[in-house]
Amino acid sequence: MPAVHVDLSDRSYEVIVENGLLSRAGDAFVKAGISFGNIAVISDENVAEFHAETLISSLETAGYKTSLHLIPAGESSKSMSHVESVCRKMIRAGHDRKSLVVALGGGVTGDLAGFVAAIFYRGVPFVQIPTTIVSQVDSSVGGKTGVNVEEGKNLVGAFHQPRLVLVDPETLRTLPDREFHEGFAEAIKHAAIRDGEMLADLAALDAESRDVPADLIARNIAIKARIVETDEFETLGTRALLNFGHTIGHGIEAAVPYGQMLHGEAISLGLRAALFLSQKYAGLDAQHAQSVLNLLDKFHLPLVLPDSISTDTVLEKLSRDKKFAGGKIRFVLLERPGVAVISQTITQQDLRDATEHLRTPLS
Ligand SMILES: NC(=O)c1ccc[n+]([C@@H]2O[C@H](COP(=O)([O-])OP(=O)(O)OC[C@H]3O[C@@H](n4cnc5c(N)ncnc54)[C@H](O)[C@@H]3O)[C@@H](O)[C@H]2O)c1
Ligand SMILES: O=C(O)C(=O)C[C@@H](O)[C@H](O)[C@H](O)COP(=O)(O)O
Ligand SMILES: [Zn+2]
Repeated sequence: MPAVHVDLSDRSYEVIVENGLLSRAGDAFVKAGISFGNIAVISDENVAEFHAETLISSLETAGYKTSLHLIPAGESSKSMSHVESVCRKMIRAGHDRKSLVVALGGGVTGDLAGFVAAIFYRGVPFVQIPTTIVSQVDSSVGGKTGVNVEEGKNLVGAFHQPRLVLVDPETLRTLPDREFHEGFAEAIKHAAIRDGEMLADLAALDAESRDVPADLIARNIAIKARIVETDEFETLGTRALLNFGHTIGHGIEAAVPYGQMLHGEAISLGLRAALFLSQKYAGLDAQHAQSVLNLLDKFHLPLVLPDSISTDTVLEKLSRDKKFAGGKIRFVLLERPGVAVISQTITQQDLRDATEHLRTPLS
Protein backbone atom coordinates (compact mmCIF):
# COMPACT_ATOMS: atom_id res chain seq x y z
CA MET A 1 0.00 0.00 0.00
CA PRO A 2 1.88 3.14 -1.12
CA ALA A 3 1.60 5.98 1.35
CA VAL A 4 3.32 9.35 1.32
CA HIS A 5 3.83 11.38 4.48
CA VAL A 6 3.67 15.13 3.94
CA ASP A 7 5.84 16.66 6.64
CA LEU A 8 4.61 20.14 7.53
CA SER A 9 5.05 20.25 11.33
CA ASP A 10 1.59 20.54 12.93
CA ARG A 11 -0.03 20.49 9.48
CA SER A 12 1.47 17.10 8.48
CA TYR A 13 -0.71 14.40 6.94
CA GLU A 14 -0.75 11.07 5.14
CA VAL A 15 -1.63 10.42 1.51
CA ILE A 16 -2.77 6.82 1.07
CA VAL A 17 -2.92 5.37 -2.45
CA GLU A 18 -4.77 2.07 -2.70
CA ASN A 19 -7.14 0.39 -5.15
CA GLY A 20 -10.66 0.09 -3.69
CA LEU A 21 -9.91 2.61 -0.92
CA LEU A 22 -13.12 4.59 -1.54
CA SER A 23 -15.24 1.77 -0.15
CA ARG A 24 -12.98 1.62 2.93
CA ALA A 25 -12.90 5.39 3.50
CA GLY A 26 -14.78 5.15 6.82
CA ASP A 27 -12.17 2.77 8.26
CA ALA A 28 -9.35 4.97 6.93
CA PHE A 29 -10.92 8.01 8.66
CA VAL A 30 -11.15 6.10 11.96
CA LYS A 31 -7.55 4.89 11.60
CA ALA A 32 -6.41 8.47 10.96
CA GLY A 33 -8.12 9.55 14.19
CA ILE A 34 -10.76 11.71 12.53
CA SER A 35 -13.24 12.34 15.30
CA PHE A 36 -15.50 14.99 13.73
CA GLY A 37 -18.97 13.45 13.70
CA ASN A 38 -20.59 15.77 11.19
CA ILE A 39 -19.22 15.58 7.65
CA ALA A 40 -20.10 17.78 4.66
CA VAL A 41 -19.20 15.88 1.49
CA ILE A 42 -18.72 18.28 -1.43
CA SER A 43 -18.75 16.79 -4.90
CA ASP A 44 -19.83 17.58 -8.44
CA GLU A 45 -22.84 16.16 -10.23
CA ASN A 46 -20.84 13.76 -12.46
CA VAL A 47 -18.64 12.36 -9.73
CA ALA A 48 -21.48 12.03 -7.25
CA GLU A 49 -23.44 9.89 -9.68
CA PHE A 50 -20.63 7.33 -9.82
CA HIS A 51 -18.99 7.51 -6.41
CA ALA A 52 -20.94 9.39 -3.70
CA GLU A 53 -22.99 6.42 -2.54
CA THR A 54 -19.91 4.22 -1.99
CA LEU A 55 -18.22 6.96 0.05
CA ILE A 56 -21.25 7.94 2.09
CA SER A 57 -22.21 4.39 2.97
CA SER A 58 -18.63 3.65 4.06
CA LEU A 59 -18.53 6.81 6.25
CA GLU A 60 -21.95 6.15 7.79
CA THR A 61 -21.10 2.49 8.50
CA ALA A 62 -18.07 3.79 10.39
CA GLY A 63 -20.36 6.01 12.50
CA TYR A 64 -20.04 9.38 10.78
CA LYS A 65 -23.06 11.58 10.00
CA THR A 66 -22.94 13.06 6.49
CA SER A 67 -24.66 15.55 4.20
CA LEU A 68 -23.93 15.83 0.47
CA HIS A 69 -23.50 19.18 -1.32
CA LEU A 70 -23.20 19.21 -5.10
CA ILE A 71 -21.81 21.73 -7.56
CA PRO A 72 -22.29 21.52 -11.34
CA ALA A 73 -19.40 19.71 -13.04
CA GLY A 74 -16.67 21.78 -14.70
CA GLU A 75 -14.23 24.64 -14.25
CA SER A 76 -16.92 27.35 -14.26
CA SER A 77 -18.05 26.07 -10.84
CA LYS A 78 -14.71 27.12 -9.34
CA SER A 79 -16.15 30.53 -8.48
CA MET A 80 -16.98 32.74 -5.52
CA SER A 81 -20.69 32.37 -6.18
CA HIS A 82 -20.47 28.58 -5.80
CA VAL A 83 -18.39 28.99 -2.64
CA GLU A 84 -21.11 31.16 -1.14
CA SER A 85 -23.88 28.82 -2.20
CA VAL A 86 -22.14 25.73 -0.76
CA CYS A 87 -21.39 27.54 2.52
CA ARG A 88 -25.02 28.61 2.88
CA LYS A 89 -26.30 25.11 2.14
CA MET A 90 -23.90 23.70 4.75
CA ILE A 91 -25.17 26.17 7.35
CA ARG A 92 -28.77 25.22 6.57
CA ALA A 93 -27.81 21.53 6.89
CA GLY A 94 -26.62 22.21 10.46
CA HIS A 95 -22.87 22.31 9.94
CA ASP A 96 -20.75 24.46 12.21
CA ARG A 97 -17.14 24.89 13.35
CA LYS A 98 -17.05 21.26 14.54
CA SER A 99 -17.81 19.91 11.06
CA LEU A 100 -15.36 18.36 8.61
CA VAL A 101 -15.40 18.95 4.85
CA VAL A 102 -14.65 16.11 2.45
CA ALA A 103 -13.84 16.90 -1.20
CA LEU A 104 -14.86 14.05 -3.51
CA GLY A 105 -13.90 14.80 -7.11
CA GLY A 106 -11.34 16.39 -9.38
CA GLY A 107 -9.26 19.52 -8.93
CA VAL A 108 -12.25 21.82 -9.29
CA THR A 109 -14.07 20.19 -6.39
CA GLY A 110 -10.88 19.90 -4.33
CA ASP A 111 -9.86 23.55 -4.82
CA LEU A 112 -13.37 24.82 -4.11
CA ALA A 113 -14.10 22.51 -1.15
CA GLY A 114 -10.68 23.25 0.33
CA PHE A 115 -11.41 26.98 0.12
CA VAL A 116 -14.85 26.46 1.66
CA ALA A 117 -13.12 24.56 4.50
CA ALA A 118 -10.59 27.40 4.89
CA ILE A 119 -13.29 30.02 5.45
CA PHE A 120 -16.37 28.17 6.77
CA TYR A 121 -16.94 29.35 10.36
CA ARG A 122 -13.41 30.85 9.96
CA GLY A 123 -11.92 27.48 9.12
CA VAL A 124 -12.68 23.78 9.53
CA PRO A 125 -10.54 20.74 8.66
CA PHE A 126 -10.90 18.87 5.37
CA VAL A 127 -10.06 15.60 3.65
CA GLN A 128 -9.29 15.19 -0.06
CA ILE A 129 -10.61 12.19 -2.00
CA PRO A 130 -9.42 12.92 -5.57
CA THR A 131 -10.98 11.15 -8.57
CA THR A 132 -9.07 12.52 -11.61
CA ILE A 133 -5.45 12.16 -12.69
CA VAL A 134 -4.93 15.91 -12.11
CA SER A 135 -6.21 15.67 -8.57
CA GLN A 136 -4.60 12.32 -7.70
CA VAL A 137 -1.09 13.25 -8.88
CA ASP A 138 -1.22 16.94 -7.99
CA SER A 139 -4.06 19.10 -6.67
CA SER A 140 -5.15 17.06 -3.62
CA VAL A 141 -1.74 17.59 -2.03
CA GLY A 142 -0.08 20.84 -1.00
CA GLY A 143 -2.91 22.94 0.38
CA LYS A 144 -3.46 25.44 -2.44
CA THR A 145 -7.21 26.10 -2.43
CA GLY A 146 -9.26 28.75 -4.16
CA VAL A 147 -11.33 29.89 -7.10
CA ASN A 148 -10.97 31.67 -10.42
CA VAL A 149 -12.22 35.16 -11.24
CA GLU A 150 -12.86 36.71 -14.63
CA GLU A 151 -9.45 38.41 -14.39
CA GLY A 152 -7.48 35.17 -14.03
CA LYS A 153 -6.95 31.68 -12.61
CA ASN A 154 -6.83 30.97 -8.88
CA LEU A 155 -6.59 34.64 -7.95
CA VAL A 156 -8.71 34.27 -4.80
CA GLY A 157 -7.88 31.56 -2.29
CA ALA A 158 -6.05 30.37 0.79
CA PHE A 159 -3.39 27.91 1.83
CA HIS A 160 -5.22 25.23 3.81
CA GLN A 161 -3.70 21.76 4.11
CA PRO A 162 -5.95 18.69 4.15
CA ARG A 163 -5.90 16.40 7.24
CA LEU A 164 -5.80 13.28 5.08
CA VAL A 165 -5.78 12.38 1.39
CA LEU A 166 -7.30 9.10 0.17
CA VAL A 167 -6.46 8.16 -3.42
CA ASP A 168 -8.34 5.28 -5.02
CA PRO A 169 -6.98 4.75 -8.57
CA GLU A 170 -10.02 2.60 -9.39
CA THR A 171 -12.19 5.73 -9.43
CA LEU A 172 -10.35 6.69 -12.65
CA ARG A 173 -12.26 3.97 -14.52
CA THR A 174 -15.35 6.19 -14.85
CA LEU A 175 -13.43 9.23 -16.09
CA PRO A 176 -14.10 10.22 -19.74
CA ASP A 177 -11.08 9.90 -22.09
CA ARG A 178 -10.44 13.63 -22.49
CA GLU A 179 -10.46 14.26 -18.73
CA PHE A 180 -8.29 11.17 -18.19
CA HIS A 181 -5.60 12.25 -20.65
CA GLU A 182 -5.43 15.92 -19.60
CA GLY A 183 -4.14 14.91 -16.17
CA PHE A 184 -0.93 13.47 -17.57
CA ALA A 185 0.28 17.01 -18.28
CA GLU A 186 0.85 17.40 -14.52
CA ALA A 187 2.64 14.02 -14.26
CA ILE A 188 4.85 14.99 -17.22
CA LYS A 189 5.54 18.32 -15.46
CA HIS A 190 6.62 16.49 -12.28
CA ALA A 191 8.85 14.13 -14.26
CA ALA A 192 10.40 16.99 -16.22
CA ILE A 193 11.29 19.08 -13.17
CA ARG A 194 12.38 16.33 -10.76
CA ASP A 195 12.52 12.79 -12.12
CA GLY A 196 14.05 12.19 -15.55
CA GLU A 197 13.47 8.42 -15.16
CA MET A 198 9.74 8.95 -14.77
CA LEU A 199 9.72 10.49 -18.26
CA ALA A 200 10.80 7.06 -19.56
CA ASP A 201 8.24 5.28 -17.37
CA LEU A 202 5.47 7.52 -18.71
CA ALA A 203 6.70 6.86 -22.24
CA ALA A 204 6.35 3.12 -21.55
CA LEU A 205 2.84 3.43 -20.06
CA ASP A 206 -0.21 2.40 -22.10
CA ALA A 207 -1.89 5.80 -22.54
CA GLU A 208 -5.31 4.20 -23.03
CA SER A 209 -5.28 1.87 -20.00
CA ARG A 210 -7.15 2.84 -16.84
CA ASP A 211 -4.94 0.57 -14.76
CA VAL A 212 -2.77 3.44 -13.61
CA PRO A 213 -0.18 1.96 -11.23
CA ALA A 214 -0.64 3.13 -7.63
CA ASP A 215 3.16 3.45 -7.44
CA LEU A 216 3.23 5.95 -10.31
CA ILE A 217 0.61 8.10 -8.56
CA ALA A 218 2.52 7.87 -5.28
CA ARG A 219 5.78 8.89 -6.99
CA ASN A 220 4.11 12.03 -8.30
CA ILE A 221 2.72 12.83 -4.87
CA ALA A 222 6.16 12.33 -3.32
CA ILE A 223 7.73 14.74 -5.82
CA LYS A 224 5.13 17.36 -5.01
CA ALA A 225 5.29 16.73 -1.25
CA ARG A 226 9.10 17.11 -1.11
CA ILE A 227 8.86 20.48 -2.91
CA VAL A 228 5.93 21.74 -0.82
CA GLU A 229 7.78 20.77 2.39
CA THR A 230 10.60 23.15 1.47
CA ASP A 231 8.36 26.15 0.72
CA GLU A 232 4.77 25.59 1.83
CA PHE A 233 3.59 29.14 1.19
CA GLU A 234 5.68 29.76 -1.97
CA THR A 235 7.59 32.55 -0.25
CA LEU A 236 11.11 31.24 -0.92
CA GLY A 237 10.62 30.37 -4.57
CA THR A 238 11.21 26.60 -4.68
CA ARG A 239 7.48 25.84 -4.75
CA ALA A 240 7.24 27.92 -7.90
CA LEU A 241 9.00 25.00 -9.67
CA LEU A 242 5.60 23.25 -9.56
CA ASN A 243 4.39 26.08 -11.77
CA PHE A 244 6.50 24.85 -14.71
CA GLY A 245 4.29 25.43 -17.78
CA HIS A 246 1.69 27.30 -15.76
CA THR A 247 2.54 30.95 -16.56
CA ILE A 248 1.52 30.91 -20.21
CA GLY A 249 -0.69 27.86 -19.47
CA HIS A 250 -2.84 29.78 -16.99
CA GLY A 251 -2.95 32.74 -19.41
CA ILE A 252 -4.36 30.43 -22.10
CA GLU A 253 -6.80 28.71 -19.73
CA ALA A 254 -8.22 32.09 -18.66
CA ALA A 255 -8.25 33.51 -22.22
CA VAL A 256 -11.27 31.37 -23.14
CA PRO A 257 -14.44 30.80 -21.10
CA TYR A 258 -13.50 28.61 -18.10
CA GLY A 259 -13.87 24.94 -18.91
CA GLN A 260 -13.51 25.31 -22.66
CA MET A 261 -9.89 24.29 -22.34
CA LEU A 262 -9.20 21.79 -19.55
CA HIS A 263 -6.44 22.67 -17.08
CA GLY A 264 -4.09 19.93 -18.29
CA GLU A 265 -4.66 20.92 -21.92
CA ALA A 266 -3.72 24.53 -21.22
CA ILE A 267 -0.69 23.33 -19.24
CA SER A 268 0.40 21.18 -22.18
CA LEU A 269 0.57 24.34 -24.30
CA GLY A 270 2.23 26.19 -21.44
CA LEU A 271 4.85 23.43 -21.22
CA ARG A 272 5.62 23.74 -24.92
CA ALA A 273 6.09 27.49 -24.49
CA ALA A 274 8.33 26.95 -21.44
CA LEU A 275 10.41 24.35 -23.33
CA PHE A 276 10.91 26.91 -26.12
CA LEU A 277 12.25 29.47 -23.63
CA SER A 278 14.29 26.76 -21.86
CA GLN A 279 16.11 25.98 -25.11
CA LYS A 280 16.75 29.68 -25.63
CA TYR A 281 17.89 30.60 -22.10
CA ALA A 282 18.62 27.49 -20.02
CA GLY A 283 20.63 25.35 -22.42
CA LEU A 284 17.97 22.65 -22.76
CA ASP A 285 18.94 20.55 -25.77
CA ALA A 286 16.50 20.09 -28.62
CA GLN A 287 16.36 16.31 -28.21
CA HIS A 288 15.23 16.51 -24.57
CA ALA A 289 12.66 19.18 -25.41
CA GLN A 290 11.34 16.98 -28.20
CA SER A 291 11.05 13.95 -25.87
CA VAL A 292 8.77 15.93 -23.52
CA LEU A 293 6.68 17.13 -26.48
CA ASN A 294 6.39 13.53 -27.74
CA LEU A 295 5.13 12.46 -24.35
CA LEU A 296 2.47 15.19 -24.27
CA ASP A 297 1.44 14.14 -27.76
CA LYS A 298 1.23 10.49 -26.70
CA PHE A 299 -1.45 11.47 -24.13
CA HIS A 300 -3.35 13.36 -26.88
CA LEU A 301 -2.58 16.74 -25.33
CA PRO A 302 -2.76 19.89 -27.50
CA LEU A 303 0.50 21.50 -28.58
CA VAL A 304 -0.68 24.11 -31.10
CA LEU A 305 -2.55 27.23 -29.99
CA PRO A 306 -5.82 27.73 -31.88
CA ASP A 307 -5.96 30.95 -33.96
CA SER A 308 -9.14 31.93 -32.10
CA ILE A 309 -7.06 32.65 -28.95
CA SER A 310 -5.24 35.95 -29.32
CA THR A 311 -1.75 36.43 -27.93
CA ASP A 312 -2.79 39.80 -26.45
CA THR A 313 -5.55 38.16 -24.41
CA VAL A 314 -3.19 35.46 -23.13
CA LEU A 315 -0.63 38.12 -22.12
CA GLU A 316 -3.29 40.25 -20.45
CA LYS A 317 -4.57 37.30 -18.38
CA LEU A 318 -1.09 36.21 -17.35
CA SER A 319 -0.10 39.75 -16.36
CA ARG A 320 -1.92 39.10 -13.06
CA ASP A 321 0.08 35.95 -12.36
CA LYS A 322 0.97 35.62 -8.68
CA LYS A 323 4.62 35.11 -9.65
CA PHE A 324 4.95 38.75 -10.82
CA ALA A 325 6.71 40.92 -8.23
CA GLY A 326 8.15 44.38 -8.86
CA GLY A 327 7.38 44.07 -12.57
CA LYS A 328 9.49 40.88 -12.87
CA ILE A 329 8.18 37.36 -13.28
CA ARG A 330 9.61 34.21 -11.74
CA PHE A 331 9.55 31.92 -14.75
CA VAL A 332 10.43 28.22 -14.54
CA LEU A 333 12.90 26.90 -17.11
CA LEU A 334 14.19 23.37 -17.68
CA GLU A 335 17.96 22.86 -17.93
CA ARG A 336 17.76 19.11 -18.53
CA PRO A 337 15.28 16.35 -17.63
CA GLY A 338 14.84 16.37 -13.86
CA VAL A 339 16.49 19.77 -13.36
CA ALA A 340 14.44 22.98 -13.40
CA VAL A 341 15.48 26.49 -12.40
CA ILE A 342 13.74 29.78 -11.73
CA SER A 343 14.62 32.70 -13.97
CA GLN A 344 13.93 36.36 -13.13
CA THR A 345 15.00 37.65 -16.54
CA ILE A 346 12.18 36.55 -18.83
CA THR A 347 10.75 39.68 -20.49
CA GLN A 348 7.33 40.60 -21.86
CA GLN A 349 8.77 40.13 -25.35
CA ASP A 350 9.91 36.60 -24.41
CA LEU A 351 6.39 35.76 -23.18
CA ARG A 352 4.96 37.09 -26.45
CA ASP A 353 7.47 35.15 -28.57
CA ALA A 354 6.82 31.93 -26.65
CA THR A 355 3.05 32.33 -27.06
CA GLU A 356 3.48 33.01 -30.78
CA HIS A 357 5.75 29.95 -31.04
CA LEU A 358 2.70 27.86 -30.07
CA ARG A 359 1.14 28.70 -33.43
CA THR A 360 3.85 26.84 -35.35
CA PRO A 361 3.14 23.22 -36.25
CA LEU A 362 5.28 20.61 -34.52
CA SER A 363 8.45 19.77 -36.42
N1 LIG B 1 -4.55 23.09 -5.90
C1 LIG B 1 -3.61 22.64 -6.72
O1 LIG B 1 -2.46 22.45 -6.33
C2 LIG B 1 -3.97 22.34 -8.14
C3 LIG B 1 -3.10 21.55 -8.93
C4 LIG B 1 -3.47 21.23 -10.21
C5 LIG B 1 -4.70 21.67 -10.72
N2 LIG B 1 -5.51 22.42 -9.94
C6 LIG B 1 -6.83 22.85 -10.42
O2 LIG B 1 -7.57 21.67 -10.70
C7 LIG B 1 -8.57 22.00 -11.66
C8 LIG B 1 -8.63 20.93 -12.72
O3 LIG B 1 -8.90 19.69 -12.11
P1 LIG B 1 -9.48 18.47 -12.94
O4 LIG B 1 -8.75 18.40 -14.21
O5 LIG B 1 -9.50 17.31 -12.04
O6 LIG B 1 -10.94 18.97 -13.32
P2 LIG B 1 -12.41 18.68 -12.76
O7 LIG B 1 -12.43 18.61 -11.30
O8 LIG B 1 -13.31 19.64 -13.43
O9 LIG B 1 -12.71 17.23 -13.34
C9 LIG B 1 -12.78 17.06 -14.75
C10 LIG B 1 -14.13 16.46 -15.17
O10 LIG B 1 -14.14 15.08 -14.84
C11 LIG B 1 -15.32 14.76 -14.09
N3 LIG B 1 -14.90 13.70 -13.16
C12 LIG B 1 -14.03 13.81 -12.15
N4 LIG B 1 -13.76 12.62 -11.62
C13 LIG B 1 -14.51 11.72 -12.29
C14 LIG B 1 -14.64 10.33 -12.23
N5 LIG B 1 -13.91 9.59 -11.42
N6 LIG B 1 -15.53 9.73 -13.06
C15 LIG B 1 -16.25 10.47 -13.96
N7 LIG B 1 -16.14 11.79 -14.10
C16 LIG B 1 -15.26 12.41 -13.28
C17 LIG B 1 -15.74 16.04 -13.43
O11 LIG B 1 -17.11 16.02 -13.16
C18 LIG B 1 -15.37 17.05 -14.51
O12 LIG B 1 -16.39 17.12 -15.46
C19 LIG B 1 -8.22 23.36 -12.21
O13 LIG B 1 -9.07 24.32 -11.67
C20 LIG B 1 -6.80 23.59 -11.71
O14 LIG B 1 -6.53 24.96 -11.55
C21 LIG B 1 -5.17 22.75 -8.67
O1 LIG C 1 0.83 23.27 -5.92
C1 LIG C 1 1.48 24.09 -6.59
O2 LIG C 1 2.26 24.90 -6.07
C2 LIG C 1 1.33 24.12 -8.06
O3 LIG C 1 1.86 25.02 -8.70
C3 LIG C 1 0.55 23.04 -8.73
C4 LIG C 1 -0.11 23.46 -10.04
O4 LIG C 1 -0.25 22.28 -10.82
C5 LIG C 1 -1.51 24.03 -9.83
O5 LIG C 1 -2.13 24.21 -11.06
C6 LIG C 1 -1.61 25.27 -8.96
O6 LIG C 1 -2.94 25.54 -8.65
C7 LIG C 1 -1.04 26.48 -9.61
O7 LIG C 1 -0.81 27.40 -8.60
P1 LIG C 1 -1.00 28.96 -8.76
O8 LIG C 1 -0.49 29.50 -7.46
O9 LIG C 1 -0.19 29.40 -9.94
O10 LIG C 1 -2.44 29.22 -8.97
ZN1 LIG D 1 -1.59 22.66 -12.52
